[in-house]
Amino acid sequence: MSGVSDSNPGSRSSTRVKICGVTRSADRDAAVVAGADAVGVICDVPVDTPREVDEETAADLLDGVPPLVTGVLVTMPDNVDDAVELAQALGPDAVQVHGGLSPSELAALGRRLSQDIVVAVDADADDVGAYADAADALLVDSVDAEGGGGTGETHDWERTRDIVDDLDVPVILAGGLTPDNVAEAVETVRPFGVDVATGVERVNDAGDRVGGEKDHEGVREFVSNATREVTTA
Ligand SMILES: O=C(O)c1ccccc1N[C@@H]1O[C@H](COP(=O)(O)O)[C@@H](O)[C@H]1O
Repeated sequence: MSGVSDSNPGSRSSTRVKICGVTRSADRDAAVVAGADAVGVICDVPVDTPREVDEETAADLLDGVPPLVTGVLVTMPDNVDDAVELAQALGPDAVQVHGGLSPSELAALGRRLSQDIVVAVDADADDVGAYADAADALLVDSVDAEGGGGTGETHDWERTRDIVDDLDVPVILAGGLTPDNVAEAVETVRPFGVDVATGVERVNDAGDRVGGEKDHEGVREFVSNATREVTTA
């Protein structure tokens, strides 16, 4: 039987945590203080999302990510040249690609950039292995029809667990994660890392989620619950 240990509440598992879709420096800093390993900034995506920022804001947000935390550019390029140009302009530590680039285009992107490439794939896709070969890490998400993320929807975690078991590449679990479900998700999937956007957004007095604004307590809870040491008794 397994469970979350309370014998050493100060210990944390090795699960990496990325807080994505940060649009404000205060939210970026709150993620860092909470212990996030990576902060994602979304720029140049064709989907309508409150988490997208313009290039100047993206550059400022990424520039303020401190040493030992990974600043990730999240983008949906039309082609390799556009992705190279944006990454070179913004200077992130890593680039997360959603959308239509093929495995060979991703491999070409990786050859032209010094940064690690994280590719977002749908958990149900049948060509996940080809993407894994072309990138440095796989982000298994519940993507929308255009390949974008931020859906707030979970997928079949057992399927992602199979991907973790079958492929020799770091797998980051995303899609509908929240402070309430992330511990179970980590226990089920055993991913290299977890990634959240909508699940840690602020809720206003009317009970509506405010897209693009993080709930700092939610961010703290998410990191804590994602990284609690799990023991097998
Ligand atoms: O968040 C977005 O709006 C977005 C738009 C385009 C590409 C990626 C996007 N977000 C990524 O999707 C995952 C999962 O989001 P959620 O937790 O289900 O809301 C998120 O971590 C981002 O990497």
